[in-house]
Amino acid sequence: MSSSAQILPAGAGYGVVIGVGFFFAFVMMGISHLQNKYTRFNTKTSEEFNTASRSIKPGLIASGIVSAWTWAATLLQSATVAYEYGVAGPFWYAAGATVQIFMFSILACKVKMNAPRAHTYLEIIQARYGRTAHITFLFFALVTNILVGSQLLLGGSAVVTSLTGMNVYAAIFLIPVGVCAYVVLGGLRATFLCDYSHTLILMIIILYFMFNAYATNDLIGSPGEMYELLKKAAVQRPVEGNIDGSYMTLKSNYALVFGVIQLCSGCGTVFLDQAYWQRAIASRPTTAVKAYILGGIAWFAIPFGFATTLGLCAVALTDNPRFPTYPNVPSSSDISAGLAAAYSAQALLGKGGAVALLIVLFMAVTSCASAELIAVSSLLTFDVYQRYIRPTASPASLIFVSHAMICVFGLTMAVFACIWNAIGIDLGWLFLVMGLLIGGAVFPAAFAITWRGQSAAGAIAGAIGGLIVGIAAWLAVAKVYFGELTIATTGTEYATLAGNLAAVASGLILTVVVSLIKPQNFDWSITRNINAESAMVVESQLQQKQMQEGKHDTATAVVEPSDDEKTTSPEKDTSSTPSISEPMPSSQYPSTAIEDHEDAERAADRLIEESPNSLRGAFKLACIASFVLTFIMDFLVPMPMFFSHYVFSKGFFTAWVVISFIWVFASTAISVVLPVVETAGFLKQFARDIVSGKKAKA
Ligand SMILES: NC(N)=O
Repeated sequence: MSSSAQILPAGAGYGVVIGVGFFFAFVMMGISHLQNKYTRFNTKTSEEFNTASRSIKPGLIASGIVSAWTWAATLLQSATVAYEYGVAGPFWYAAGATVQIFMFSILACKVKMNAPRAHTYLEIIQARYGRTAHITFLFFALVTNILVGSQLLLGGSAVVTSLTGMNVYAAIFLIPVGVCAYVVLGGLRATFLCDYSHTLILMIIILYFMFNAYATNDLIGSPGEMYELLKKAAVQRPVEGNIDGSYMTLKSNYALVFGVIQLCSGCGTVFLDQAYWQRAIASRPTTAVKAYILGGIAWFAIPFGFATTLGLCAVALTDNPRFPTYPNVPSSSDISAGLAAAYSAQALLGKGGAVALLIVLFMAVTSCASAELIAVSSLLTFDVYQRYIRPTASPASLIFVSHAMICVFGLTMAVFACIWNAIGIDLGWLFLVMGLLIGGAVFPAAFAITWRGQSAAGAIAGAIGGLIVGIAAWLAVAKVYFGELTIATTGTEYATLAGNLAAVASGLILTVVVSLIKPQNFDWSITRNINAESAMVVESQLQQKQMQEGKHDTATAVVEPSDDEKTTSPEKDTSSTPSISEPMPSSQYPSTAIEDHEDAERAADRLIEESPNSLRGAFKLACIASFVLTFIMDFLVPMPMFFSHYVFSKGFFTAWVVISFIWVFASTAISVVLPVVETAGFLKQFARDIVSGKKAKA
């Protein structure tokens, strides 16, 4: 690893990694204590720990989606492709990975319609296809989480090490420690709250870099000056595959190839990552779709705004004496390791820039790591421990295992990051290769909740066949084009493009063809029945509590399943029966207006769970919004500019930069302001309860 960017002492690295991590752990300890004491949501129940009682509002879900989807790579790899391909890089990074979030809104809605009480998507696979498919998809789910988790630590530690000289292995192992601590202490709801605060800091720092580069910095200071510097850079270092070698065009062949890889790989890392299913599960049924559409719109601004600033600054300032590698240009291995952003932060702002980058990166790594930790913990708890090891596990042991699995996965992702580091695999390589390893399972997993005709054989054939075909295409193209199989040749654009496309397409073709030979005609009431028994008991506990409070009428009428539901329910999935004895927290005081409102919302949600057709409107909205937005982002905007070979004028470039600012502000409004607005009533009541000492009963 080059040390040309080292500008801070190693102590700064340890300070951020340990100090900030533990600061959030203590904040979380405080929040969880107050939550358990003053609200009806108790982190000591596995339902609350793993699903946040399915009560989170759309702004906070959107913020959680933004933070889960903001990896170290979202900042580092987007800056890398900006450095390599110019403006087309950040555009394709953002456009290629936003549409999966839009598409996931369809799955989120279907989960609410077809499996409203599931904890994990693997419970749906198990209920629908049985054990072989469950184990197959468990494999793909864990591979996805290991790849994403280790890639976070690999990218994050590379930059921490490069800026501070901190030992890379110490960084890899220490980054997850504080995160594990706060996730263990707080569970999913607390993770949302920490994610929120991380997203707030992330947005502030991105805006700081943007205003500095485009408004105040003496080296650039305006879009016009950036334009001139990029023009000069195109003469000195023209971009291969771009029209006229320009950095200011969407006619960039390699950026387009990267965009397609990003599309394929993003499908895998969203659809197969329990973190996104978990956010759908934690949503209220009526708002899940809105949350995913808002989350996608908000997330786009992060790589787009960040890399249009720091990635392009790295190009513009490479020949400036303040650039860390001056008078040399950065090596391709430094760029592939994700150092373009570090170089330009340092050139623009010196030590202040390095510290800001260190913090923004740490926020991105830890907020995504927290989502990965709790997602994997849920899989290992419900889909491994409870399903295969102790089906009659008590609620206390489920919580204990959830906590232990968070630590196990924290260690696992660190070990894998060390392995990649030791064998010379960097962030850029892993980023391009991830998708082809998991792409085969994308459509089979999506069809599990959307297509009643997919058979178990079709799902398994698609997933495993896609893996085999994807790897074969990847290695074959690398060998044919370059004559040898090395880390360098297997990490090239064309080889990874072939692997990613082959994996996703063959997964789709195989699952459709095999399923059509003997379609399943699945009865969704089977998946609707997952965890139904435990949910009924929890509801009856709620009713008892409400009767004690003298407001029996609020929810009673809607929590009982209809007679129809009772008589037609096929095989009951009793996997979660033990959780029926989880204590239902209750208030020892008469309920407040906020609690009455929550009860009414809960009652309305139960009513919707019992009549999935009421979500048809939301489903239509999800389909229309995701297809229209995808068409606009990935075709209508870029393709005319690609095919017309348009090179940005100064005015157009200025407008492009202004749009990136507006989008970052809009994103801040969605992921930072909206969650506060929609929970303002609750927060006021919560503060009043704390001041007046009103508690919830244990
Ligand atoms: N989450 C991504 N692809 O940055």
